[in-house]
Amino acid sequence: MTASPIKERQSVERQERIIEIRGVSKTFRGRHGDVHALRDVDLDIYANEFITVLGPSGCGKTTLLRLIAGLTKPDGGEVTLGGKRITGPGPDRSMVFQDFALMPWATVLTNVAFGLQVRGVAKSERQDRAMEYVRMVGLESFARSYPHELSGGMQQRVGIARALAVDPTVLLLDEPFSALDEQTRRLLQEQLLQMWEAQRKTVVFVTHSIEEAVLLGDRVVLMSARPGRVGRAVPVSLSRPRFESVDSPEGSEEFMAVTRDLWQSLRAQAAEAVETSV
Ligand SMILES: Nc1ncnc2c1ncn2[C@@H]1O[C@H](COP(=O)(O)OP(=O)(O)OP(=O)(O)O)[C@@H](O)[C@H]1O
Repeated sequence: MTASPIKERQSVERQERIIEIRGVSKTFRGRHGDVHALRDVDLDIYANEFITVLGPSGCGKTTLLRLIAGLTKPDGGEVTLGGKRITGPGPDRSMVFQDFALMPWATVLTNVAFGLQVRGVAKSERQDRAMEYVRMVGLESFARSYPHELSGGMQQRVGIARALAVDPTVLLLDEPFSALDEQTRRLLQEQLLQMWEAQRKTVVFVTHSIEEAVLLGDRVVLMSARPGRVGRAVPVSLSRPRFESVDSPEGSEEFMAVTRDLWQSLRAQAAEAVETSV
């Protein structure tokens, strides 16, 4: 049997490392002492892959994402993108936040156009481009609405459109759907995967949910409890596109085997955390 074109393409693309995280450590100095958020983290992320990052609360997932975004600097080690050390934010990366982080005083269109404005794109061009992405996330008729007039799911679609409008190489998402109800979350998971299939950005997606990590990712990166380290990177070989049939991927043996495997690793860590805290 021959491999599907998508799988073949993935195996070729996976050869090209785009982000290299080498020996990264990060400690926050607080009033109540130091918090060792990350220690000696090593991770390679490949061009065009969709990785999900999973781990117990406080293990440094957001910190890892912020290091890639250039919003935080490591104390030790380095993070490179395309071979160049990341020293700050750049147009090649954009981020989607759990709490949407929209400008409340600006319309949907202005919010989506924001990154283009920062990059100096002329008004008419940025409005056209922003509208393209507003349309892509199905919010054309809300282009002139304000964030408070939208549901949480719609606001997060604005957050995703804003991040994609600048055409980043890498899309970073920090628990983007965790504030949403189950059905909205599922629809946005499907939409995000459809957009990813079409655009093939490199995606780093942080989540608390084992199911979400497996449903979306090519690999699930499992982080261990504080100080956070990358424990395992578990490949998910569920075929893509994942939501093309009404049969949900959750029913497949692969899905169940990977979620069981991940839960066993997480459960051991959670038990360890409880033991060390008593
Ligand atoms: N700016 C900061 N100042 C002080 N401590 C911080 C700061 N940012 C993060 N921390 C601490 O570093 C640790 C890792 O935080 P981080 O938010 O990266 O974890 P996380 O895995 O994303 O957590 P969660 O799953 O709960 O969102 C936590 O103990 C957190 O309190």
